[in-house]
Amino acid sequence: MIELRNVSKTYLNGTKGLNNINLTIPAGEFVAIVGLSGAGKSTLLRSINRLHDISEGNILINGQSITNAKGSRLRMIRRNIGMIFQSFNLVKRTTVLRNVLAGRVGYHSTLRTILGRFPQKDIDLAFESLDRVNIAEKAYTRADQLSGGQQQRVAIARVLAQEAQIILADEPVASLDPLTTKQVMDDLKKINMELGITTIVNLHFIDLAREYATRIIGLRAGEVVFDGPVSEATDERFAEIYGRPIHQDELLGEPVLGGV
Ligand SMILES: Nc1ncnc2c1ncn2[C@@H]1O[C@H](COP(=O)(O)OP(=O)(O)OP(=O)(O)O)[C@@H](O)[C@H]1O
Repeated sequence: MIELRNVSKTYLNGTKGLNNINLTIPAGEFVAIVGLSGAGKSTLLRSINRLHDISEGNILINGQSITNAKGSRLRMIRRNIGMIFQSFNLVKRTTVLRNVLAGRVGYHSTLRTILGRFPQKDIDLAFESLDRVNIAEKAYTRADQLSGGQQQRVAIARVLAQEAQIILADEPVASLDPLTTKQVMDDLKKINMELGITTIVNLHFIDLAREYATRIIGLRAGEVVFDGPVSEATDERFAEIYGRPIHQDELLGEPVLGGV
């Protein structure tokens, strides 16, 4: 369960990234966050994982405040949260297996991870995770020799090896072609369904959000302007919220929601 209570984030230069957000996301939900560039989608995900501090409010992960946590408590809470980025964020000049084992780093002493000595059960878990996204045959290939879609699947395997209960995916398919987009979204959906991992995905495209999510949250200028099931996220509703009709070609090629 993720709870945001009166969360605001103002950047140092005075830009308001989030403005008084209140959200409760129960365990196991698959949520899509939509909104134009600058609406606050990345700020929201970065706040949940405390990649930056928020300016006001409180964020609870399974009832524990990540906002106020420090040291080992913060690390424990964070271990539950896996991040997936548009740019995959793999260590390019090393193998797929090593990249997936990076998901185990939070479970061991710094020395052990610097030396790169992981116990066999971690290696087994890494292979199991790679298997789940059908890429185990690439375990000993260097990450930079993989296609974008394959790299993103490795990033998903890394989160699985981390045994994260929550996945935050920041535009995971923004740099992928339509076929690869479908494969990566299918993988995210599969692990959400099979393992019950709470999944929050930032997406530019409302049609993808409708296809995969069970709940859609629309942001504009750092505020929640839509929050509901896919069945309510109709073209008519979005046109009403954003003050203009949504055309089919926008659904295919451009961000859908109104400007910030
Ligand atoms: N590090 C930063 N310093 C100052 N302002 C920032 C910073 N990061 C984001 N912003 C601003 O905060 C607002 C929200 O940005 P954010 O990146 O969260 O939006 P987004 O919906 O994720 O957009 P995108 O789709 O482009 O990633 C924007 O006005 C942006 O310019």
